[in-house]
Amino acid sequence: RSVGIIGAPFSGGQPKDGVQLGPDLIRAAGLVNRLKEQGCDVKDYGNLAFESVSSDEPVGLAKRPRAVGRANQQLADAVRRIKHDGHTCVMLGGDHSLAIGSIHGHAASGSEVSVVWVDAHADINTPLTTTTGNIHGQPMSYVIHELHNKIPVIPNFSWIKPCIAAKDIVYIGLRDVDPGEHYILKYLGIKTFSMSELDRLGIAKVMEQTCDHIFTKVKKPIHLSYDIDALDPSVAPATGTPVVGGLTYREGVYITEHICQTDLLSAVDIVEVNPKRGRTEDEVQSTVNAAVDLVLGCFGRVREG
Ligand SMILES: CN[C@](CCCC[B-](O)(O)O)(CCN1CCCCC1)C(=O)O
Ligand SMILES: [Mn+2]
Ligand SMILES: [Mn+2]
Ligand SMILES: [Mn+2]
Repeated sequence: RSVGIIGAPFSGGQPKDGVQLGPDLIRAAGLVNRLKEQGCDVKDYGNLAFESVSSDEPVGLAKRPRAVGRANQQLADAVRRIKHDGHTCVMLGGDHSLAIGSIHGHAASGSEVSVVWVDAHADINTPLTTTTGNIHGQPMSYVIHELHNKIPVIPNFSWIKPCIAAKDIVYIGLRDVDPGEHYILKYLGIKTFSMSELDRLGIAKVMEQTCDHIFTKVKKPIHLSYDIDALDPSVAPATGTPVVGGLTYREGVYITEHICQTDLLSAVDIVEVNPKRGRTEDEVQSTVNAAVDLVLGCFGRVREG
């Protein structure tokens, strides 16, 4: 497997400082060497440099739109290049607004892609349904074809062309969904596995049904967008929006092992690791180590050795 890593030290999609430190913390935990040890070719493209945006007044309830739009345009270009170079792309965040650029750049590189979104949250608010204005709770609304006419004009967002069909999305781990988001998920008939379904079916059945759903017709490349807050806060506490009742470490890793064996993984995001949200060094390390292990699971690490 050939892996291209891009760091996106960006926090503008949400208000809590520290998430921009994620990329270098995950690298410092040894991600590159661990991937090489398990037989991957790895090219590290380094970190994007995001110039600061002076005045960035909200547009409606979308906060820091100019910074978010610009950062994602840079990321989209980088991901497109990494895909063009023939790698599976690993985007290290940074907050989840970065999925806009990551998915856009991935889809620009060729065929339509399917999206597996692993998260406590749906991140599908539009600028009109969001109650916080934080764009890390909205990324999916900008890239889904069926929501295009629901998105107002936002500065530095005009480059974004919707590129994902609702039928090609599966959510896993949902447990904190806003009313507006719930309506959108139902209205678009998007496939979701909340933590209730996870408890009812078990992770193996959830992954079977996830693959059945995205492979219904043609087998599209998979974009796995993994928010570390999908994991239970006992495993990954150092994150901006923790929610109790999350995935165990084992369930979290199982998801990546299952996606890996489809041989269709084409891009993966690991986002929302925020060291400043850990109360102890152990909490930070537990979160960072989980992020590393999730990436290793995507690229062939299996627990039987
Ligand atoms: C559920 N939606 C939230 C959280 C988004 C989390 C983004 B992610 O990247 O971590 O997944 C929260 C909205 N609630 C905040 C508290 C009061 C009720 C609404 C939002 O801000 O839109
Ligand atoms: Mn989340
Ligand atoms: Mn998220
Ligand atoms: Mn978050």
